[in-house]
Amino acid sequence: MPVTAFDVKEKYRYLNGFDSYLESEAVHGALPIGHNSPQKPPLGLYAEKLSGTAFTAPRHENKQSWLYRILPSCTHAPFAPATSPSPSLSPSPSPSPSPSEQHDDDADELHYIPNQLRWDPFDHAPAGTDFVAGLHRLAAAGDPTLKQGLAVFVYACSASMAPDAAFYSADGDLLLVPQEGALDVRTEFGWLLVRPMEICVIPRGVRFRVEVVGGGGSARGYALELWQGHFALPELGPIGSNGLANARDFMAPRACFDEDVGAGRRYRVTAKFNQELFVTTQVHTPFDVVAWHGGYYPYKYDLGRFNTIGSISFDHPDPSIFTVLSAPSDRPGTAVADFVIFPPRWLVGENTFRPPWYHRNTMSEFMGLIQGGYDAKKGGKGGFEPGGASLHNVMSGHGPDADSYEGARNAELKPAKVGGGSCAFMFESCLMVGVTDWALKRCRKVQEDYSEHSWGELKVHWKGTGEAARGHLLE
Ligand SMILES: O=C(O)Cc1cc(O)ccc1O
Ligand SMILES: [Fe+2]
Repeated sequence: MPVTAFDVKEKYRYLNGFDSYLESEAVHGALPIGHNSPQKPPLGLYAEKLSGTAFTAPRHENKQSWLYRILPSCTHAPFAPATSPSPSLSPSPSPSPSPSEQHDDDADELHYIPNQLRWDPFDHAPAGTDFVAGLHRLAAAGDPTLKQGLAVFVYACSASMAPDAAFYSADGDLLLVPQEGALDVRTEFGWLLVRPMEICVIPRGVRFRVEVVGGGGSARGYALELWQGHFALPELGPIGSNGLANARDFMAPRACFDEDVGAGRRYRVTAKFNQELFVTTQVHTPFDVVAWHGGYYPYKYDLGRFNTIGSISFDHPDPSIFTVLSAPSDRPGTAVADFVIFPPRWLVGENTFRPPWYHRNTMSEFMGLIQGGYDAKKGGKGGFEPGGASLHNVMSGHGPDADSYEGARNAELKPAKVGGGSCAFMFESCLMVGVTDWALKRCRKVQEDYSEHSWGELKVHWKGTGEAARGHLLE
């Protein structure tokens, strides 16, 4: 077993800040001083740069990190498609495909349909399913080879990735939204413990391994893979200098390394590359980074720290007010992906229909529910349930279901706290998303009667233009 040169008490102490320039060393003196690439880096380490933007990207967008590690990441056998039983040039210690290599939905054709879609909670994973095997693509837009677009996944896993396994995505940054079960994410930069009501972002290229902790050894959640750019905090405009997600509440791991080199090709690294999985093996642990510095690193955020802001007079504001992270497109104010949450909050709007209004949006809206209920939709069996999802694609009309509408229309408008213990979220994108076969059929979770069930019973309140209505207009 690898030796972990790390004080366990230190494991969950994080560095704080969003889009900061950070540094961390697990061994004093491992970071070169005033140099990135000295002739002989300290302690016999190799220096390796990891780029998250072009070298020449403007300073305010530039994201790079320097890793000081025992061996650089190029020291591995050639990659082979993950379905191949023995991807390495030399014999693999586990010739049968690992659970991480049994994907089938990444290559699924995408279906573009204007219907509103909702899914019952997705199944928990069968025994022995690790994070990579348990990742299912639901929807996507764009093309990772052009670094444009995004993909939406759900995951369900019942087992930690093997101690000798690691995964990375060359396709994009992964935003993970756990819904059940905590994930202990071992990254090259250190550890991140990510529980339900927390999120994390693992940038493109960063190797990681997911351990399932708590939740009875089972975990379920949602993921967004951002093929273009990186997440930023939204502009605050007139809100001012604080509010929504505050930069200091983002947490980055501290350097922590394993030491294991030369005992045969025992480490398996799975790469997601153009939506296919490839595997290689190597003699050394990929988690051998003793120190790092830079602006390109994984991070986590506790959604409970979100400073929710809303109307204190009248009318329901646009949900942009709830944006945690935003990945901009080239058009100002237009996101490839916004990550938006609907946390518990006070509603005080006067003479206001307080739940979301009916609308058609040029953006696509994928929603999930981490816990509790959502104020515009009934919960319970056949409703919008934790672990389920909905998709309202570009210009697909939606809004509160009939019961929620009537309830809100007739509600006494005293201050009310909505969503106690609840949290829904939305991945909102300027792109029209296609839906996979797995999402439409194989997962068997689509609620066939979603639209009818939600809006079929909406009453006509129109008073008409007859005597009664004229009377009403004159009232
Ligand atoms: O469709 C939804 O439920 C999400 C949503 C919430 C809201 O408050 C306003 C607009 C919107 O799309
Ligand atoms: Fe919406």
